[in-house]
Formats: sequence, structure tokens, C-alpha cells
Amino acid sequence: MSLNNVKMGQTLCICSRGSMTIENKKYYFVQKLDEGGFSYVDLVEGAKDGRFYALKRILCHDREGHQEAQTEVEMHQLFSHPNVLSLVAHTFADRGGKTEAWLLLPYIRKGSLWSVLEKLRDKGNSMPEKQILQILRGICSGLKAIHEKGYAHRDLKPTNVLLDEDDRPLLMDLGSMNRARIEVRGTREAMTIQDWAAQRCTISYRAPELFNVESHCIIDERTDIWSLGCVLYCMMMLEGPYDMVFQRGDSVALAVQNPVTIPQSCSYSQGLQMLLSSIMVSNPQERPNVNWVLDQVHDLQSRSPNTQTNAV
Ligand SMILES: Nc1ncnc2c1ncn2[C@@H]1O[C@H](COP(=O)(O)OP(=O)(O)OP(=O)(O)O)[C@@H](O)[C@H]1O
Repeated sequence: MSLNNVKMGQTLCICSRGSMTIENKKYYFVQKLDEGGFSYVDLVEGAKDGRFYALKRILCHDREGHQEAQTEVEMHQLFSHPNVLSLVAHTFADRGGKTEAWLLLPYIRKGSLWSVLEKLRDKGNSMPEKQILQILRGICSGLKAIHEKGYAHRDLKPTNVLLDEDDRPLLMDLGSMNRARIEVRGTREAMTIQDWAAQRCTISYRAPELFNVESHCIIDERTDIWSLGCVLYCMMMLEGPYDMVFQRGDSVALAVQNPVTIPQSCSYSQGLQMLLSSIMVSNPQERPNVNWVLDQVHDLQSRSPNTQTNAV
């Protein structure tokens, strides 16, 4: 078995087929978990503690890719919050001349919110309102922590929310995060942001203001509130509001300019439907912030006291 020793700053990373060392601790490869747009995710086991972890390996093609992965690491390190996925350890490994950023994360067995919704859809079931409110509240708490530090997630979607066994949501994939307030001064800057959003913010969850960025404007954390609305819609209807628009090849940029349509058949309470409509407001200036949404969720939960649970 060939050993590949790489010294990266303070971290000695020893990689062999089937095992790896990150920050002086050894882990065994168990199986592949998933493949993201920018990364591979494997299930690994700690040699000493016997715990399972998810190892996210991000291929860094160039200096810029390396910097982006470094930023993702730093974003994780900024937060210690029950609704933001923590980073256990990390290293930059040399894999045959190419650098990979390795992010060791707690393994969340139940998987993403999307996988839970897919299962419900396949069985012809829906998500109870009580559960929707609980998950929504947790997502809002995570977003609040991010926004209060002056950042925005920018790629909130059901595949980027993990759910633990108690339905506690954990926001993950912090690779698109950046400063919440972006002042756009001129056409060139507007185009740069628009191009960046096209690459980093998933189209069917992307806020209207990121499709056609105005030459002089302020983009802020309320792009996440739009995506939050799309996530809420997805929990209610088991598909994102613009998933079909995108799949049909129609313009999502155009569709997001119109008020979201809630199907007549929707059986959730008027309160929840009104909350959805007041979150998904095309004009960012008229869109609420996360504190307002949290208040509304608390309100809806307190109207039916059984909806309160401890896991947020
Ligand atoms: N900690 C974890 N526990 C369990 N599964 C995980 C974990 N982290 C990631 N995954 C799985 O791996 C998938 C990809 O992870 P992630 O979104 O971080 O990668 P990505 O390359 O940034 O993806 P994309 O940009 O396509 O959203 C997730 O959708 C999830 O299914």
C-alpha cells in the first residue's frame, strides 16, 4: 500500500487507501455518501472514538478554488450554534499534484431535508404542519445566527439542510457564504455579482434581485429569506416553487417576478399560507427579515400549543 505524506502548514496528513490522518487523528474510509456539485462526501470512522463522520473533499483546481475552500472552513469556524453544522477538523491534502480541502463534519444519519421530503412524496404522504413549523423555526434560528454576524448563506435549499434524529435542522454547505451587505456601484460590479450568483446560488432557490442585479443597489441577507420561502413551500408541496419551471426549461428569472401561487388544494392552515406569501416577496425592500419570520413562527406554534418541541 503506497503512503503519501504531505506536510501542509501545521498539519501532517497521511493518506493511504482506506485510512487518512487529519489533525493527528486517524480515520477509516467506510463508504461513499454523496457527490455534490463541488465535492465528494464519504462516510469515515474515527479509529480512536469509533464515531462516524462525513468527510467532504473539495477539489481545488486553482488558487481561487483553494481560497474558496479556505473561506468555507473559516465560515464553519465562525459559528457554534445548534442549527449550523460544525467543523470537527480540516486539512489541505495533496492528491497527485492536486490539492483537496478535507472538511471533517459530524455525520448526520438521517440525511438532508430533501431526502426526507422525497420519501414522503414517494409514499404519497405530506409533512404535518407541526413538523414544518418546528423545522422552519430551527432553520430561522440558524439563519439568525448567520445574519447577526453580518453574513448571508446564499445557497439555502432543502439539500443544504441536514435533519438529525429529533428533526433538528442543521444548515450546511457554507461554501457560498459571504458578507450580507453588498453595495453595488456600477454595471461592472453588478455583472460580477450576477455571474457569481449564477454559479453559487442554486437557480430555483435564487432571490429575484440576484438574476438581474441593478447597477446601483444594495444586496443584503434577505436573499436568504427568499430561499427560506422556497424551502417552506417545498416542505408544504414536496417540491420547490420553481423546480418545475426550471425543469420545463422556462425562465426562472421571469417566474420569480410574479407572486408565488399556492395551489387551491393546499390543506395547511391559513396562517401558514399567509406566512409563505409574506416571505416570498419579489421586492427585497419589502421582504421581511429573519426576526420577523421567527416571531410569526412562534405565533403559529403558540396558536396550537402541541406544536412546540424542544429540538430547534
Ligand atoms: N455531515 C453530513 N452528514 C450526512 N450527509 C452529508 C453530510 N454532509 C454532506 N452530506 C451529503 O452530501 C451531499 C453534498 O454535500 P454538500 O452540499 O456539502 O456538497 P456540495 O458539493 O457543496 O454540494 P452542492 O453545491 O451541490 O449543494 C449533501 O446533500 C448530503 O446528502
